[in-house]
Amino acid sequence: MLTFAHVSHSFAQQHLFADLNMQFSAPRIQLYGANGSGKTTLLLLAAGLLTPSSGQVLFEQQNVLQPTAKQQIGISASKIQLPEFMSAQALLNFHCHQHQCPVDAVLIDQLALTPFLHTKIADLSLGNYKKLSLLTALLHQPRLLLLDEPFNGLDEASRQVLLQLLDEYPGQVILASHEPLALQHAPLQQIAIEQLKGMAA
Ligand SMILES: Nc1ncnc2c1ncn2[C@@H]1O[C@H](COP(=O)(O)OP(=O)(O)OP(=O)(O)O)[C@@H](O)[C@H]1O
Repeated sequence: MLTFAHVSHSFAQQHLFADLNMQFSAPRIQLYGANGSGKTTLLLLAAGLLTPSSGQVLFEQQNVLQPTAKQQIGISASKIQLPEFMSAQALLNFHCHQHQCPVDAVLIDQLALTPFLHTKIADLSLGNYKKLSLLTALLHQPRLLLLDEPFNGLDEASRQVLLQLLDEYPGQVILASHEPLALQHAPLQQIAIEQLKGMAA
């Protein structure tokens, strides 16, 4: 379970979260809210990629800033850039070597990424870049999967592959998306980011 404990976060003069206390326990959560409301920031805090101005973010009682907690978390967000000098295949090989997981050729094929595996990341199209980013978030099957606008740029066939994957994913999934979503099997809890801000103590 992901827990925000007395989390405040500010950028320069902008106070985004103030003393946020929240337990994210549902297996599938969709965050929604206006542009600039703080969805990406919340996901980056949850992944331990941003340090809160104060308070703690915990996953399974461990501070997400700890490397052992980070190993259990995967994230895809456009703000997290992939190394552009590598090929898609080289990045996937590196990622799976690091996490000791198989490079899932079936999933890569379902996403129609196979013909682009030897393309340099800098030269990938927007949609194929998004697919690669998603693969680096989930191939190692982290217990917590954080996805920022995962459907942006995906064609309809890939969108269906991702929807099914999210439906069946064995861990917890928290995603930020502007579009209405429905999963077939897993109920999706929808949380307005403004509501979270209202829950600040
Ligand atoms: N590194 C940063 N430095 C300064 N301000 C930032 C930084 N990152 C985000 N912000 C600001 O924090 C606010 C929330 O940004 P965030 O990207 O979390 O919003 P969002 O809800 O994901 O927006 P969108 O729907 O447009 O993706 C915005 O006003 C943004 O300009």
